[in-house]
Amino acid sequence: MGTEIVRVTNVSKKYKLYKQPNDRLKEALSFRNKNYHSDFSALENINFSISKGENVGIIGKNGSGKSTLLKIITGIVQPSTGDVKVYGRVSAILELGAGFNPEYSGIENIYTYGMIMGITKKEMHTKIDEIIEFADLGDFIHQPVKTYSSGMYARLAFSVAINIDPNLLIVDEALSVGDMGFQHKCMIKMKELIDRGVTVIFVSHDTFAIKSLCSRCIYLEHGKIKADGNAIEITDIYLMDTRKKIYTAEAEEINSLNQTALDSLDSDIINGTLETDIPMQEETKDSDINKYEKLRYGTGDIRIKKVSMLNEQGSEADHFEFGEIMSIAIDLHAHKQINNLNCCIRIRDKNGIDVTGTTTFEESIVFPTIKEREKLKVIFKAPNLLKHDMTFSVGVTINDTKDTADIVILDHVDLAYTFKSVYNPKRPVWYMYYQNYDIKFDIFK
Ligand SMILES: Nc1ncnc2c1ncn2[C@@H]1O[C@H](COP(=O)(O)OP(=O)(O)OP(=O)(O)O)[C@@H](O)[C@H]1O
Repeated sequence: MGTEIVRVTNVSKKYKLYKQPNDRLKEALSFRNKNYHSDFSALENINFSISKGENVGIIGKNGSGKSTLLKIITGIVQPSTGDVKVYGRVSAILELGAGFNPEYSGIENIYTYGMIMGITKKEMHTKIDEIIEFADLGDFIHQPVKTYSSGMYARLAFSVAINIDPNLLIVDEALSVGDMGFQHKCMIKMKELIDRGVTVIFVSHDTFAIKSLCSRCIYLEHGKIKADGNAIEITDIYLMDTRKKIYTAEAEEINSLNQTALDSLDSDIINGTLETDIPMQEETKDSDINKYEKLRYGTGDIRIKKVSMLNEQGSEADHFEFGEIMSIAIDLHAHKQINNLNCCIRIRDKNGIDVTGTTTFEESIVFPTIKEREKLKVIFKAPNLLKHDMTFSVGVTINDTKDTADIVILDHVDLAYTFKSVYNPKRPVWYMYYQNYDIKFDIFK
């Protein structure tokens, strides 16, 4: 365990909720200390610590307490109970414009922010050009920030926050408002800071951004920590929960529409716990079976029995050179009739980032109706165009897809198979994915 930079101990936050705006006043003036409010628990007994150099994503659905937690860490909001310790210079990009004086110009706000952070005017002089250049606001830097759009606010806030050499950088969803070019610039800059050893706490709904920036992730649900651990695993659990919720909602809808049809379904399926009584089988490698079950979900109407990768000779393989034909073979076993089968594959890098993938639906492959108890094999065949010396995983989702708005997840497996793209001296691939370019040139004299 490295040097601790944040320690949050038994932190809870209760907000008083008043039904009427004047209830607050009535309560304050009440002689008999009558209560006009109800308590709302935004955070409950939160405990964690973050070590120097750790990069922690915070995820959770709207209202789960993410912003409240960041505000408590930065000292903007006091916890109702518990204690927070933060060591070093903290730079936070919280709600838009928080900390800016709307009447001041961009430049004036930069200096004020620096002062609040305890940075001398002299030190700020050495940083100001870089901050202005990064914000790229043109002449607006001399205008009062009240005239800024939300994107311009974000540019200024981000630029100041990252250029004052923080020990701890806290970013709350701020990137989502900037334009695409600026978002990319910020991600690169944040990676640079991370490489320099800056600790980052990053709140986002964007699981890809969390996976690419953070090694650890804390998942908040209803103001409590639901999970804390490896960023890839935790973001996958979060995605699983959000998808399960969608499915459960669908099941409830079916319930009200067709009780008789529902009676024939397994109760686990209706509850959205989504396990069937058919155990995962024999054929798969032991290590894969464990990974299979961990983040598996779906109605279970069809089960993925096996996922394997085959080389051109038809043998199972887990190493593929550039250009080598690889086949992803998926064995399925239907437990109910499937009207609109859709097989989806995705290939992820070791950071959990989806690199490529496709679906039979998008490829306009139409399956006949799959009958109960039918078995089938679906094969996706393509040359390996992935970066050499990198490992990848294959994930598979089987849906019943009538159209893009009507999708039921039948079985979903992350990490169904892992393989390595190996160096081919005839054609190394230096980028994540090779794209065949049609290159032409003209020489002008
Ligand atoms: N000042 C406040 N007074 C009363 N309730 C509040 C206050 N601030 C936040 N809350 C409530 O606390 C809960 C947590 O809010 P918070 O903004 O921390 O959630 P969040 O996870 O950041 O949500 P989002 O993803 O929408 O930003 C919400 O239900 C919110 O309505």
